[in-house]
Amino acid sequence: MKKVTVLGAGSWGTALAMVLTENGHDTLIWSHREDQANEINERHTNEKYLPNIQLPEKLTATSDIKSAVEHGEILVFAVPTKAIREVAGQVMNYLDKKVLIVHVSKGIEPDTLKRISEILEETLDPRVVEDIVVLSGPSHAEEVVLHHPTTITAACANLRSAEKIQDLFMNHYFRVYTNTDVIGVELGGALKNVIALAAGISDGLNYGDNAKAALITRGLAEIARLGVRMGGNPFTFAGLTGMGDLIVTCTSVHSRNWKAGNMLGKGMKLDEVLENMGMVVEGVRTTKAAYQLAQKYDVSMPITTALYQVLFENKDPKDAVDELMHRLKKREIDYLQ
Ligand SMILES: NC(=O)C1=CN([C@@H]2O[C@H](COP(=O)(O)OP(=O)(O)OC[C@H]3O[C@@H](n4cnc5c(N)ncnc54)[C@H](OP(=O)(O)O)[C@@H]3O)[C@@H](O)[C@H]2O)C=CC1
Ligand SMILES: O=C(CO)COP(=O)(O)O
Repeated sequence: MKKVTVLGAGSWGTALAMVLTENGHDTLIWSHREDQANEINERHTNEKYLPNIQLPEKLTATSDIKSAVEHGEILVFAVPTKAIREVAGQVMNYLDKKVLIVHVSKGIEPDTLKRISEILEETLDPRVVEDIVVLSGPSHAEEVVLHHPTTITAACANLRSAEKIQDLFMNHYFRVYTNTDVIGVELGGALKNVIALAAGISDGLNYGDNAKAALITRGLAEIARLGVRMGGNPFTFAGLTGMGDLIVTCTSVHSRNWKAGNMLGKGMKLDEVLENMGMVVEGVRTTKAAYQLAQKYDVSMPITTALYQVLFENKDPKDAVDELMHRLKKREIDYLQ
């Protein structure tokens, strides 16, 4: 039995805290909102993020960051990418023992172009960090809390640390693989959200299944092209955190990125869409970061570029698709040559 703290009580943090509690670990979840911590402690629910789900009574919550940090020998960061730096800074104020860090967020910071583990490395003192492990893969919270079979990957350059996290989370409905390719795993998890937004737009325009298959396949080509240039292992992009997560996010009714794209395709404006969602849509900020990375590494990312123009330059989605279809003739397998 381990003492684990989950930082962030949105849909994913709460679902993972449930998995950990069910696995017999002494789990504390931290919410930055006191009313939400009270709801979890008193009613054993988190209605905003996981409606109609009864949480285990043994799962406790706090809104006090100091007690949260003191509790855990393992700290799981489960806040959106834009909050990682701030929450890591708060954690650092109280961290006086060595802990194993896990993060489950899928994004890249615009402008700094840092991956989550890089932000954590920058913010947390290495003297109190045993290792940083990323947990990522095709895993919608809504299905995990129903115990539907789910597979996911724990990645760390130090395989032993990835294996510790594999042991921590693994159970009969939650199967965890290991990988040592942190760059590939983090990039796959972040960049699939960009393509899922595009797939949602395509569905919103009623372009059908051929178009969506094209976006998934050519989306993976451009994710892998950038990812390999940045040091990821090409095989990682064909695995759970690449192809696997791309499929689930482009096709699942649960995906917030797909849903947001769908509303954009139906003609809603970005501000309106984000207001409607009430949950994080990581792909919007990641599109900006991916567009900047494509320029920095001089990698062709036509779908990402088209989406960037739709989101940030007011391009009509139909015109963006039209331009994608009128690009110069290409070979299919350019990125492997
Ligand atoms: N949902 C899923 O199925 C999966 C999500 N992920 C990833 O997990 C990460 C978290 O996503 P998810 O749980 O779904 O997001 P949600 O939108 O469901 O919840 C986000 C949570 O983070 C809290 N939060 C926001 N800003 C801060 C802050 N500055 N300090 C403290 N807490 C903050 C929110 O609080 P408030 O309510 O006050 O806004 C909310 O509790 C994302 O990167 C996502 O891509 C990965 C796999 C699956
Ligand atoms: O990463 C996820 C599933 O693996 C969740 O995707 P969304 O953020 O689009 O809901």
